[in-house]
Amino acid sequence: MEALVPVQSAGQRLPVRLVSPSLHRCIGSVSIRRPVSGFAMDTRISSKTPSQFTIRAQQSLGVASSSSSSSVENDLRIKEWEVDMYQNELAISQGIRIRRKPPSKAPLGYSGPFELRLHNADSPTNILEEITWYKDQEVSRMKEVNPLEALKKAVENAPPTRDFVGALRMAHQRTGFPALIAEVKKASPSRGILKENFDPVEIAQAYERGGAACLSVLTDQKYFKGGFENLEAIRSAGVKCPLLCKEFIVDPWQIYYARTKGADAVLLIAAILTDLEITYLLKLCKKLGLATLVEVHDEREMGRVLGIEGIELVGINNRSLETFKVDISNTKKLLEGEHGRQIREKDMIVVGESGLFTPDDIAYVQAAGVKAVLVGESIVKQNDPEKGIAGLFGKNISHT
Ligand SMILES: O=P(O)(O)OC[C@@H](O)[C@@H](O)c1c[nH]c2ccccc12
Repeated sequence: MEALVPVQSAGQRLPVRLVSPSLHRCIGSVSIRRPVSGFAMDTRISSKTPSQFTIRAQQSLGVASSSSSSSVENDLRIKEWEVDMYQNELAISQGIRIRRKPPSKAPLGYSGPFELRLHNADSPTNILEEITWYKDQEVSRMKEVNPLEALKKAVENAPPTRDFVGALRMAHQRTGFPALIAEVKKASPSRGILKENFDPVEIAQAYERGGAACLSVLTDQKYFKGGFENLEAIRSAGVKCPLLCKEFIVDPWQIYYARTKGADAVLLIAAILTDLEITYLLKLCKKLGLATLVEVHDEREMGRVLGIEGIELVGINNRSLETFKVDISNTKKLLEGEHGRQIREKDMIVVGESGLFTPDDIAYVQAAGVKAVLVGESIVKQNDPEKGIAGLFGKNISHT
């Protein structure tokens, strides 16, 4: 492992925190042993992990900053970079392993807290990180075509949203089963193409006839072959079910955009957002009339989410978005003990997500405490998704 560390003088011992490629943290200390040339030094790091790390140390105080500090632009770049670094730190302190952007080099003249740069750290560690990095760039491009100010105006004239949470509660009462959020999904990175002749509107209408309470529409193009045009088309085809915009949200701009495209609810993924971001985005959603499904995958994320005020809907994803492993007992595990107690106390609706195929699966997550389920693959793959729903529940749950 290689790292870059700004240092002040040779011989100094520097406490550092290393983030390894597998993103396990370890604490170590660096001692500067031998100046090489310029500002670079060879050094070794002793750490609590068994291996020794080789790092390169860079002196950035004083000398390096003098030529560039006069440039306002560079100062700004430094500030921006620092903000990114602090946000990273905050995310790591909350147990978030997904980095929101590829790590970047410290701007010229940077002097401040240590920067540790890992060799080979510029490729994403897993698929969720890859999607997140791509999203960041995609959103920057989309913002240029649809500036926030224009979206805000469009939102003012947009028709009111539909009651997503209300629809779930009603369906649960009506059927006695967990309410169904049926997912309009053409493909996924883990499963590839699920349906070749994919007509989102036809599928949405079949789901509605089959008794779905709400629909989830994948809008990510690159990894799920979805699109905002699907959301729009389903909305304008007269489908009454409230619609969840299934997107990887990393920027408030996306929430405004989703609202203008006909979403009634959005997904917030705890694995990529800090507590503060979730809190802020929840407020924004409320202001725009959108419901929020906050998705967790492990105990730690569940604990974080339970500490945030105002969450009505929590999704437990049985699929790890980092490894693709699916295990429906994850829903049960996360609803046991203290967390389960708090959820019942707050009267939150828990949505069991992913990997549900049979009436037994539905019964299993219902017994674990969910009042809703989010299902894609098992019903979207059927020639007749309406019948697929009856098959999934072992019973016709349509209104008629
Ligand atoms: O097709 P499945 O296994 O029934 O899963 C549906 C849904 O839970 C899954 O698509 C999903 C859950 N959370 C996500 C976040 C992003 C993209 C997709 C998802």
